[in-house]
Amino acid sequence: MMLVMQLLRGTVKHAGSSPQCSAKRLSSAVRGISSSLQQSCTDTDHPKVLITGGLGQLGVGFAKLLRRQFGKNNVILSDIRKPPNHVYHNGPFIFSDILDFKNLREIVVNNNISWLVHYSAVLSSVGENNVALAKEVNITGLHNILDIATEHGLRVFVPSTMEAFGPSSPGDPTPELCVQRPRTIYGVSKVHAELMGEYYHHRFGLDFRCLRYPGIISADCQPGGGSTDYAVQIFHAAVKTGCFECNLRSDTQLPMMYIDDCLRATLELLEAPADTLVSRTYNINAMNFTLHHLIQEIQKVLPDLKVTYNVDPVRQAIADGWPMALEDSAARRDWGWKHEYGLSQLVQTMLTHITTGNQLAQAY
Ligand SMILES: NC(=O)c1ccc[n+]([C@@H]2O[C@H](COP(=O)([O-])OP(=O)(O)OC[C@H]3O[C@@H](n4cnc5c(N)ncnc54)[C@H](O)[C@@H]3O)[C@@H](O)[C@H]2O)c1
Ligand SMILES: C[C@@H](O)[C@H](N)C(=O)O
Repeated sequence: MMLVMQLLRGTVKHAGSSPQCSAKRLSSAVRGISSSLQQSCTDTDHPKVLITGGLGQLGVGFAKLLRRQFGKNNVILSDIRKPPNHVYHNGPFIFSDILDFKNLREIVVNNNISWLVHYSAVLSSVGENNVALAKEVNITGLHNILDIATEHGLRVFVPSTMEAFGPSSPGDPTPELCVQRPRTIYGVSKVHAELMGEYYHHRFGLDFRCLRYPGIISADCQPGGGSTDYAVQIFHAAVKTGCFECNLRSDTQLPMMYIDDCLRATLELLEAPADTLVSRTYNINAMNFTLHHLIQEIQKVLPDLKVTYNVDPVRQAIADGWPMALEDSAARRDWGWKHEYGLSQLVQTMLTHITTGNQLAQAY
């Protein structure tokens, strides 16, 4: 049986890549021989993944990583925005508004989705300026995702954030389990997501997996309106203008991670056997630095960088309530999490990518 399926897969691949030939005849013959066999073959070989909110800072890079592993057509990016050409031409893209339950269900059914990576969100700064939108996207949208994932037996990944903690949480480091009383709608919606996902896991058996990401730093995509965006913007400013105005104090220390580590952690958690997961929500940590340290490290390469401060008391008060480091020993123990990028590698990598152009666009 296995051999037959391997032969069939080989035929389909060949047919798909040769222009005229009997691509249609071959595919329909394959379908005719056994559509259910073909179905189970796809399922056992590779997951079929849908990424929501896929045009944000994380989604495009994650699609690229997954497509390398599972094949281009097994990973569908979706969003409510029009994709740039390099994304549109490099794998399946589909419009999907996570607030449209029926459409989401149709996409999952029609594409035989088995993993759902839920990246749609309204981030913290945008959320504080539009609480109604943040409630709608981050809470109602999440309910749609959990219901559809449960209905169709999907494995679902929902990212949480260090911003799910607040001023009354222990901050250095912040453990997995402690008081969580965030003061932003974004943080509140993420605590809600963690609890709802875990509840669905225990109550309905949903395969819910969640990581609390630190602030994520990447060169190829602008961040989407979060409170940690400064840690990305400073690199672009350093290269392009040589000056940066910061709205947080220089001694503000937050946990941060380079995007490659973040996306690899996400895939590793998604692939981890269920019985190794003692928890369904894990902290992950890589490096923890103050702005002062970040500036010093950038100035080793670009000594002329000038930084001025125009501290925003509202943002500073929020940032003061976040963890200075996340305690992530459970992830390291249960599924072997290990970060690769520290501050100096991060700075070198970011400056190289920004100086030499868009890494992701070039790689495509
Ligand atoms: N980037 C970080 O530093 C970071 C850190 C912690 C957690 N996270 C989480 O990771 C996830 C992805 O983050 P990101 O940085 O890529 O965010 P982003 O803001 O860059 O992207 C979010 C995407 O969601 C889309 N979206 C908004 N409303 C939608 C809707 N109704 N239907 C479908 N899509 C919609 C947007 O168009 C956007 O492309 C989010 O859940 C975020 O909370 C990110
Ligand atoms: C940290 C994370 O959740 C996001 N970058 C934000 O600031 O909103």
